[in-house]
Amino acid sequence: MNTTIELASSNPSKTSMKHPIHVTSEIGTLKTVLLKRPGIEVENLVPEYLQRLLFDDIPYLPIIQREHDYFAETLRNRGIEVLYLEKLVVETLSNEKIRRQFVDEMLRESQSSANGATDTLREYLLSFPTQAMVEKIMGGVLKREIDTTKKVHLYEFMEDHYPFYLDPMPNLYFTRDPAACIGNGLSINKMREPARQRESLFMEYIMRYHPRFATHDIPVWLDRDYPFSIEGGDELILNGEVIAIGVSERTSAKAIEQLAVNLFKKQTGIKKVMAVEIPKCRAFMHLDTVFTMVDHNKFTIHPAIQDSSGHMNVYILEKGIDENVVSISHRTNLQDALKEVLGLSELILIPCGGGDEIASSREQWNDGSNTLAIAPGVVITYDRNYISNELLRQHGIEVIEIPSSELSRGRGGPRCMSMPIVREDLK
Ligand SMILES: NC(=O)NCCC[C@H](N)C(=O)O
Repeated sequence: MNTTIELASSNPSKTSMKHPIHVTSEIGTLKTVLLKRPGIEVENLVPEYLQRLLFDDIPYLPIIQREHDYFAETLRNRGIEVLYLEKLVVETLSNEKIRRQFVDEMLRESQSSANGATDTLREYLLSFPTQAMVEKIMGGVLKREIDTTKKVHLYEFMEDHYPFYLDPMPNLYFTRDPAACIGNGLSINKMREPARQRESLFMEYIMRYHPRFATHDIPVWLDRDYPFSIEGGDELILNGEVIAIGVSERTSAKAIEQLAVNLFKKQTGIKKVMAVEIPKCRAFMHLDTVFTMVDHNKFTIHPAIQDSSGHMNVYILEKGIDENVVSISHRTNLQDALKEVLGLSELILIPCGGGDEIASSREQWNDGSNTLAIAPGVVITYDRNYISNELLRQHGIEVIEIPSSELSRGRGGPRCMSMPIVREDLK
């Protein structure tokens, strides 16, 4: 069974420094966030492999980059520090030993697509300066890139129609999913789909070796070697004592329970984990595609996750009789369960698309429920979801819209595209 591991070494002289990770809610004023600017990995999407790479269409690179830059600028204009995954990875791999170790691990995990060509690929990748190498690893390596004069093994001469030695990682701009900050630590996630599993290795290396993080004690509440999957889009930090986790297409009940055990054991302040079961389908892949927190007592919801009488399965996990077990109680009404765990008498669920069957379905598909709160009652959303946005405003929420024609093609919205690293505590 997986136990919590400490990646960074303890350094008493640094403990007085501000902790680099601090997230105790979904809505506390956002101070630092991690993004990934879509890059060449998106250009390596081709129709034959869209489904396998978890896309429905091919974004147009210059426009998706422009839209993403607008998103980043919107965050910066609100005083939020924007970190880029690709930059942190390059900085992390500035040490040659770490760089080699990383390439070995990445290739080990890429075995299926590397087709036995590991040695050739290692040599090829290490021949680049670190920044170009990171772009290659993220962007994918085409078979035709490998110099034919270097083909010495039979497998290198074999023509199969699969174009890649190393698959591209076009989902990297959804930084939400490979890891999730909870308190001063994080879960580094075992991701469900092969197309995304390597993504969380970047986060592990950043936490272990990047000076911004490695000089602090950063507990890992659940690590990526845990055998059952969990993804950040399902992990919602409701407050310092309660988190909600979707039991979804991507996140398993086993991982939720183990994370709960670890959080309760480590005295993190988390007292309740609310497991919210949602339909297991592509459109609702994570809880945050159908449910996000926008204010102290306001949430967006896609009505289709409840049955016709408004019911669904919600389980509340609390510390059990011994530290390795949890006690579980069942609820069937999300609104009531939220009021109970948050200690609120009033709570509003704002339906995506206003609850109209067509509009809610269309706007949910384009991430109308997937809001990123940057402060209580202030959210970033996609401009295209005009019905949902208007409804949020009617409920007193400040809605900051960003362009979304190309960004939305990857099936994720502003929450999916951002990983909060530091938020202010709620008052
Ligand atoms: N939290 C999220 O819902 N992230 C969106 C991930 C979209 C990506 N194409 C995927 O299927 O994993």
